[in-house]
Amino acid sequence: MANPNSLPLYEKYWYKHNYKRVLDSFILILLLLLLGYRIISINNYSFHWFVALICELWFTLSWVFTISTQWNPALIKTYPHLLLQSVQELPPVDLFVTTADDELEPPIITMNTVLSLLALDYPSHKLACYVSDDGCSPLIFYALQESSKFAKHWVPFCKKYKIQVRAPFRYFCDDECTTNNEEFNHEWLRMKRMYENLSHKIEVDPKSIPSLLEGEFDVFSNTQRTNHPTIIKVIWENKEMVEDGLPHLIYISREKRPKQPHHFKAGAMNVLTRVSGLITNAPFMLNVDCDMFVNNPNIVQHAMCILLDSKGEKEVAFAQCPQQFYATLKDDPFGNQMTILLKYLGAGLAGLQGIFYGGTNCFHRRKVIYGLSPDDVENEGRIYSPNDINVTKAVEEATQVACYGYEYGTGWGKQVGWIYGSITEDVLTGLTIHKKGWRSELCTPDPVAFRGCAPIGGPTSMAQHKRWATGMLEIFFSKHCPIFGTIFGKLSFRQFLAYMWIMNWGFNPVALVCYSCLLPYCIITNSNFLPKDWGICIPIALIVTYMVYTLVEYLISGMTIRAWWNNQRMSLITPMNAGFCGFITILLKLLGISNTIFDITKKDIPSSSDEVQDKDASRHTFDKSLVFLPGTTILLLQLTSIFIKLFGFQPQGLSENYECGVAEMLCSVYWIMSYWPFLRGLFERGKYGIPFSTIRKGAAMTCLFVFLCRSTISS
Ligand SMILES: O=c1ccn([C@@H]2O[C@H](COP(=O)(O)OP(=O)(O)O[C@H]3O[C@H](CO)[C@@H](O)[C@H](O)[C@H]3O)[C@@H](O)[C@H]2O)c(=O)[nH]1
Ligand SMILES: [Mn+2]
Repeated sequence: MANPNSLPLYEKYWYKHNYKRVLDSFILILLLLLLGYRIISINNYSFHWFVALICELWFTLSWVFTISTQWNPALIKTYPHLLLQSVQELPPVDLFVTTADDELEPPIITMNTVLSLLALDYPSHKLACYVSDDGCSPLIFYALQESSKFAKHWVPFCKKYKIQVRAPFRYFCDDECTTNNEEFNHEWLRMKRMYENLSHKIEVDPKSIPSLLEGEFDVFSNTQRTNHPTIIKVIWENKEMVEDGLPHLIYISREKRPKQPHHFKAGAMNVLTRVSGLITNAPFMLNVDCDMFVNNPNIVQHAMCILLDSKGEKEVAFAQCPQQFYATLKDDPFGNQMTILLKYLGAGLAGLQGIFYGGTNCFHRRKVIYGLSPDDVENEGRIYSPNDINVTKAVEEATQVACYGYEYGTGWGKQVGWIYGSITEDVLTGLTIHKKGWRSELCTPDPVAFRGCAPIGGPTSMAQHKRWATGMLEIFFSKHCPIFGTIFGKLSFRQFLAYMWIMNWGFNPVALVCYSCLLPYCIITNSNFLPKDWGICIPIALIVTYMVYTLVEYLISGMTIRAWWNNQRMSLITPMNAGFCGFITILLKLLGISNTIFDITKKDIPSSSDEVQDKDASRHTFDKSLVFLPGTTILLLQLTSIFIKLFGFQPQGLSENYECGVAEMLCSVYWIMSYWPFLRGLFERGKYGIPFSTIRKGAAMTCLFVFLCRSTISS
């Protein structure tokens, strides 16, 4: 039993950024003034004035979501050294890794994640690692077998020398090891050679694997990625349950049949939950994406401080560690490292009902995943002993629960487990948990808990954002909408606003696209949507304050002006392309024309240095996907409108007061500057160029737009 008088295992400190509150409020006031101005300048009422009003109304609402979310930031401190004084025994934890495609997700990356988990500083008889392979790849299976052999050397080496980074590809980044400890140097070299040998073995042609091997691999014969029975294989069993051995390692590929919905990652997580439930049934589960390796070997202890704390136990459903990245590109050229987002909005969420579930790096309470609400928790005491079970026997039963038909007529995906219906299953699952009244905590130990790879280049990053925007809208337009969660559930009001902030990733792009189109519209038709009198001071003050404010945020976080600018411009590029396409995808889904799918983000094997300086890596790349069409079209529109203005092709305005002025032109120029990568892409070829097919479609839409603008004047 937990000692009720014991010290808290973790503490939460709320802090205030007063300057931030002042600036946040000031920006809100300016936005309200702008709305007020629009409403009183009744003389200007026109179609585009009205569109501007609606967009600005939306931006104001978005700002309310943002400031509410970051108003009360909090910091969590965990005290792992107190853990063993407070609990008699550490609880078992099941570790889940998901992979789905051995081409987009190179097996060596997944293996590094697995190795880092096997080497956690935690009694190994209390850990079990389950790898879900949605690609049914014999290569993954083979790689796991080889990795478990390597792990028998790697894990003791890490524990003996207290290595921090236990993913070998990161640990062996430095080419040399020169310490005074001869024995260590020798061991280091031996490990490095063994690891090189392992990666060499794994980096074979995937197609050659099944023919190379027989015996255990026959289960993979005649299987296709989307058509195969369940395959569960125990790769390593810690039979004697030794404390400093290797945790169990189990491979799972759930049954898949053509035309049967498999619910992507959410489906895989549910199978993992059930299968592990029959084998080790640990009360806690950690899940990571295949590219998220453990960077802090004590992370389980930190998370347990939160989940086993006497207060946390009754209130906290999950402990989420942030997504942080390694081998990041200098100055965040694609604006996807999310450093500032984590620092302010992540901390802000920590101060409310809790951080969102982010799909990876999260410790869940098994009972909560099974549907328990806080009111159902009894004080049952805490005695955790590892499960005494014959793993191999349990696998037979487990095969049944990994079949696609198992979930028919059950609550899985509805009330139990990971919830279906959105391709951002993480936010949806977290939301259903918060709706029951649970809290969650952000776990940010030092060193950073996990690290993964940030998607590189244009198309990959865009595809990821498009999936997120789509997934958020799927949630909003479902019965799980956070609005119902506050009215009928136990979602706190501020938490509801925070969820609206993230759902807005799906809506804001529409307002941005409309607002951006107002510029060329006004220039082409020689009208204005920005104030021409004193009122122009409001948008100017707004822009200047916002720019200075965001710049200061970057500088005080130790980031560069360049990083600020890159993020600034990506905040126009990503939503207007990826986000807008996500919105269109949802329209098509709501109309019953098409359904959404989970496009897997490509993981690149990173270069070895920590900050990649490669110039080409930070250049934007394009592909034929329609995701680049909105941006290309609006860019062509801006260019056309400036051309029309410069060559005096504008029609006569109504009167000078209503003519397009310098403000619209300046904004248009700023917009084009932000879209510099696209502008360059118009003239480049190959992967750095926008494909001709996209340009052609964009040009056709531009002509149509200009034609429509002209016809509004003549009518
Ligand atoms: O059918 C599928 C599709 C994906 N995955 C796995 O899901 C994980 C996340 O996929 P990834 O392509 O890496 O997506 P990201 O955009 O990087 O993921 C973020 O966003 C997802 C929701 O959109 C969350 O599930 C992730 O945890 C979160 O890191 C990977 O391990 C995949 O192998 C499956 O297991 N089955
Ligand atoms: Mn990922």
